[in-house]
Amino acid sequence: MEILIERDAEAVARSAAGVVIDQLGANPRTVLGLATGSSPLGLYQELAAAVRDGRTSLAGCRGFLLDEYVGLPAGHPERYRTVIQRELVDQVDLDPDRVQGPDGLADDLDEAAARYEAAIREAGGVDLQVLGVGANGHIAFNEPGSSLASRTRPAVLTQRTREANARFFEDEIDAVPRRCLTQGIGTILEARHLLMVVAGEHKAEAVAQFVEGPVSARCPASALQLHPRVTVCLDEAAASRLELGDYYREVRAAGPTAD
Ligand SMILES: O=P(O)(O)OC[C@H]1O[C@](O)(CO)[C@@H](O)[C@@H]1O
Repeated sequence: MEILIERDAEAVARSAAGVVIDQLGANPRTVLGLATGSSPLGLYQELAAAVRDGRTSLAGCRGFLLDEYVGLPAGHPERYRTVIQRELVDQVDLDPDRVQGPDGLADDLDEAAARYEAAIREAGGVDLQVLGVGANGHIAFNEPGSSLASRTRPAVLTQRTREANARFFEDEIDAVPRRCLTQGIGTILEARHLLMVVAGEHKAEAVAQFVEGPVSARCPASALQLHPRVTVCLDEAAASRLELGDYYREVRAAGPTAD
C-alpha cells in the first residue's frame, strides 16, 4: 500500500484528486468507481475545480457506484444515485447516462446485483476505485462479517452504520434503510487501482486495523492488503493510531515504492 499522510482533510482531497487527475491524463476513457458518503466530497470538489480550470476532463469516463440503499424512491435526496449526481456529475463534464449504480428499487435484488456485475464487466472493469471506510471498517456496504470474496449482493446494514448515516436523514435512524445492494469485497478487489480517502480521528482505529491489522472479515477494509495497487490518503488525525506512521512518511520521502 502506498500511504500518503497529509496535514488535514483539505490536503487529503487535493492529494486524492491528484491521483484521479493523473489517471485521467493517462486514460481519458477511465472507468471510475465512485464512493458516496462524506469521505470523497472534498475530492469531488477538487475535481470540479480542475474541470472548471481546464486541468482535467471526465467527458470520456464511465462511473459505477459502490452501493445503493434498497427502497429509497427515485429522486430521494439520499439515494446514492441522486447523491453522486448532485455532488459530482452536476459539477463536472461527466455524462449522466454513463454513470450507474445498483438498482435498489428492483423487484428481484439478486438479479439486479448480477446485472450490475455484468455491466461492470462489460465496461471492461473499474480502472480506479474511490473508497471511504466506515468507523467499523466497512467498505462500500460490506459490514464486518462479510466474506472477503463476496460479490455484488443484497446486504443488511449494521445498527452502527445506520446510526452513523442518520446524519444524512435529519438524525432519524428509522428513516435510514435497513437493506442495501453493495458491490462485494471480491468485486472491489478487481478494480485495477484502489484509492482510499480518510479524514478524522473517528476513523483512526479503522485505519490502524485495515492498514496494519490482520486480514479479517472483522475489518472488511483489511482486504485491501491483498490488492497490488492501493493508495491510501489520510489526514494526520486518521493516521494517528498507525504504529508505523513515521515509516510511511520516510517511504514517501524516499520516492515511489512498490510496497
Ligand atoms: O464517508 P462516510 O460518510 O464516513 O462513510 C464511510 C463509507 O461508507 C459508505 O458510505 C458506504 O457506502 C461509503 O461510501 C463511505 O465511503
